Amino acid sequence: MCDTICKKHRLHGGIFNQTLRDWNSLNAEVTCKNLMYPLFIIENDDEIQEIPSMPGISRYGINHLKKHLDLPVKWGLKSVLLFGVTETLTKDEVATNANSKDNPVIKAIPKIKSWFPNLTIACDVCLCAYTLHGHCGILNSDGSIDNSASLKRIAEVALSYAQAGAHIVAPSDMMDGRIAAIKDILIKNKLENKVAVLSYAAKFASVFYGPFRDAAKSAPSFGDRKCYQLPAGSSGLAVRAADRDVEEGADMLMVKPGLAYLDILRQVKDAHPEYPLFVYQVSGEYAMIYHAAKAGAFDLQNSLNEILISMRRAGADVIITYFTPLILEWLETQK
Ligand SMILES: NCC(=O)CCC(=O)O
Ligand SMILES: [Zn+2]
Ligand SMILES: [Zn+2]
Repeated sequence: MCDTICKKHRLHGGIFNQTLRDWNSLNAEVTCKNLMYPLFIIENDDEIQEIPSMPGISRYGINHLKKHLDLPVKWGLKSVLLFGVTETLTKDEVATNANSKDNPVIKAIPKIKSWFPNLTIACDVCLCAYTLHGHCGILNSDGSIDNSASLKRIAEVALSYAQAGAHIVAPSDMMDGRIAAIKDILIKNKLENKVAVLSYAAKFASVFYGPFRDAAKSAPSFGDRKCYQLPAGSSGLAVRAADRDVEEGADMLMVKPGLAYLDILRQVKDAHPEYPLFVYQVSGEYAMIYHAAKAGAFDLQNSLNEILISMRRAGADVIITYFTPLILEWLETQK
């Protein structure tokens, strides 16, 4: 027992300069290797469309992608996550255009690979941007999910992206059994050693996806996604979902959204420390930080830096963020 403060409880001596502070936070550092950049790709190769709900973010036609990625790649960008957005392509019950030859992602993959051979390309795998009803799977006539029909279709779509040259397929649909279905089809097609599966393992039903639905034109036409995405309060289901996806052969795991789910990140990392863990800082988080900084509530760079460090501290190895080009630029100027 100490009558004054014990010597070992005097902390200030360990943090009086930046190097000392860094030594206490090395596991939470953010470098270019910790970032993945999501991109929306549109049908019209020659167009760029600003996204009003995500100021500063645009959808790109293929012919604008190279120019958009040149600088981030120069600054060390390692990977992108591709989302296709359709306007004239028809949407139907089985998401035909999720993997038709006209799908913007399928068309973009070989081009991106030819421009940036060292860039790792991940593709979001889901049906919601291509179904008439905007749900992530195939539906029964009563509007509920037909899980086995959905699995078959999602595996086919994942295979198409893999065959087009994607390095990573990332199913975000939250159907039961999708990781096993995708692994199976990759193995059958001799792609299992060329394509990794990144599971959106703990994807919560969240209000923070709001701007994305506008960006990807993927809002459900009726109902919500609460029967397949996880309820906000359930850390139990999140851990069960991650355990299951590990059992089914996922190569990497994800928690989504980020900031409101840091406890889940820590739980999943502690349960599966041997797996790279991703966190998705989603569209609503992007908008929230952007608008708060713009309104003068705090400085953009300082707030974002603190949030990224928090995600790393909570267990994230890789942060998927729309701010990636900006962060890479900041990292570049610090070199
Ligand atoms: N599969 C991607 C999403 O569902 C939403 C991401 C976001 O809101 O940024
Ligand atoms: Zn979806
Ligand atoms: Zn989604």
